[in-house]
Amino acid sequence: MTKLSVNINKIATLRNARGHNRPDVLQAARDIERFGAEGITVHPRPDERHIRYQDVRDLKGIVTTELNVEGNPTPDFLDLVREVRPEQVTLVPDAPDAITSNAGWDTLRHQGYLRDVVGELQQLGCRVSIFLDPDLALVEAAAQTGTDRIELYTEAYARGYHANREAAVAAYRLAAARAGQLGLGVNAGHDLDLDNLAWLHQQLPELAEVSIGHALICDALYLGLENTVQLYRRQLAPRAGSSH
Ligand SMILES: CC(=O)[C@@H](O)[C@H](O)COP(=O)(O)O
Ligand SMILES: NCC(=O)COP(=O)(O)O
Repeated sequence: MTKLSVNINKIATLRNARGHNRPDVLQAARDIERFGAEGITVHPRPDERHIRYQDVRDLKGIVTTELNVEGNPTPDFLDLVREVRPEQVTLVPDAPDAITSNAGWDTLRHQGYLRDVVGELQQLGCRVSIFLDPDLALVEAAAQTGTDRIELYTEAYARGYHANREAAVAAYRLAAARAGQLGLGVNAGHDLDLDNLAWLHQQLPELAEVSIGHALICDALYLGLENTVQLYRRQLAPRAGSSH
């Protein structure tokens, strides 16, 4: 079964616009879980423009599914995850001023560094995932770091989906299959939406989890949060003939 982890960054964006506590990020996380999500994802950025470090601490106390914390393992980020010990940490090589995530790791170049970080986070009890492009050499180098999972960066898939969905998913199928052979779990995320999610899910039998934020929260403005979470979950219904 592929799990849906809802990224609630954009709920915090809305809250921060007024400086009060509306919408309440913690209540939204509780409700999103009640509506059927199997995880909550946050990506605290150094400027705290949406999720704040304190939100991550508070979320750890109330999330009953799995908390997935994404970010670049800077000293501040590492101090936060040492304190919070979320179920999963997803390492993302974002520059401090990135508008959103715009690249995966070069796991060949940064293999030694990633191995050290992965090892430390695993010692804390966190499952670790490395965000990367669907490239076989990068997947193989990720496996050498000892990571538990990879997260396939799906921006290119989402961009290509409407023109040619077969072509758009091809590299992702190969990368996911290679990861599976190497014993790595496979997550995916970025720009997934109600149009492109079902096809990715059908084509990647290895897919353990998707994390989705921007499009899901946009859809919720029209469709309501409960309905939207359920619509996304429906795209992840077990594949025909599959026990997963
Ligand atoms: C890691 C990733 O793919 C991102 O999509 C991310 O978590 C979203 O971050 P923003 O909400 O800051 O755009
Ligand atoms: N890891 C991807 C994520 O958490 C959400 O990405 P997006 O749906 O906001 O593009």
